[in-house]
Amino acid sequence: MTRIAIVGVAGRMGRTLVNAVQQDAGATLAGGIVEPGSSLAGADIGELAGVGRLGVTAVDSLEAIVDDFDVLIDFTSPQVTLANLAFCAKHGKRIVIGTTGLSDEELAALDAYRDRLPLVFAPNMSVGVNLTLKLLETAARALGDEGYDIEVIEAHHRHKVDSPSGTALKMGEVVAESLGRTLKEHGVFAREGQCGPRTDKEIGFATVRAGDIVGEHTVMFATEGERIEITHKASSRMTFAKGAVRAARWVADRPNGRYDMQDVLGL
Ligand SMILES: NC(=O)C1=CN([C@@H]2O[C@H](COP(=O)(O)OP(=O)(O)OC[C@H]3O[C@@H](n4cnc5c(N)ncnc54)[C@H](OP(=O)(O)O)[C@@H]3O)[C@@H](O)[C@H]2O)C=CC1
Ligand SMILES: O=C(O)C1=N[C@H](C(=O)O)C[C@H](O)C1
Repeated sequence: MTRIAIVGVAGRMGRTLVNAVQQDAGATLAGGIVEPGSSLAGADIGELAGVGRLGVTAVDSLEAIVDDFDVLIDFTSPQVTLANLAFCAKHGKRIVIGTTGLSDEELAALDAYRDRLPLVFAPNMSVGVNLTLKLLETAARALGDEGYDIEVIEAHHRHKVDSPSGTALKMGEVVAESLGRTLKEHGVFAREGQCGPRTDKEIGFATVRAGDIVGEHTVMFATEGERIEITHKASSRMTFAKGAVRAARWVADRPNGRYDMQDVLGL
């Protein structure tokens, strides 16, 4: 039985994760962490998640439950995630990270932990998106050098703070790598005013933020006369949460290393 603690337990993903852990026979809910000083400390995390009383109380520091859990699941923000990573490395824990929007420096800091603990880090934990990444590799190899323009379009709810989404960036990276390009050189993240026609090799990104959209991603390969679109639409956060719980159970008996959902799913 994998003992899981959830940091950011009162957030959109945190609440969904409580539900997902409850539904998984191989996992048990060992704790939930809210922001330091939060008025929600002391609340029952089942009640926070809307699934009824579970007898597990939210705490506002990891120290308070250090002996209670094996794997931490973290869907919060970059700075909070890096602090939790340091805590897990120090205390011999494992961690599953879904947080997106890390800067290059933050990504390098995260990567430096690869030899210090077992960690899973992925911008999207759904099976569907991870399969889509494989489809994109194939499509890019077949089409990318044949005069097809590549654009990534994503849409999310009005509360999302990072843009483009971590998933959109990952999709762009997969396509770019398949074609021997880099997003540093070929990614185009804004077009406004007299910006001129697109260049052949650029990979464009467009972002929509509106209402309660859970998460939608399309990669378009367009040329004269036809257009291919590979789309994934999430209609419930449960798809991410179930993937994260699967990752937590998987990483529970792995050696130190940085893994992603492709590793977890064996894709
Ligand atoms: N990889 C994937 O599959 C997915 C990744 N994500 C990513 O997960 C992240 C979170 O998304 P979402 O759940 O929508 O965001 P929310 O803002 O709803 O949740 C984040 C939670 O973290 C809490 N928090 C902030 N600081 C701390 C702290 N120091 N200790 C404990 N908790 C803290 C926040 O509390 P407060 O509100 O009080 O500040 C909030 O409840 C984003 O980066 C998002 O892009 C989202 C979905 C899927
Ligand atoms: O913030 C979200 O909600 C999501 N974020 C992830 C991302 O940035 O890719 C994954 C998912 O699309 C939902």
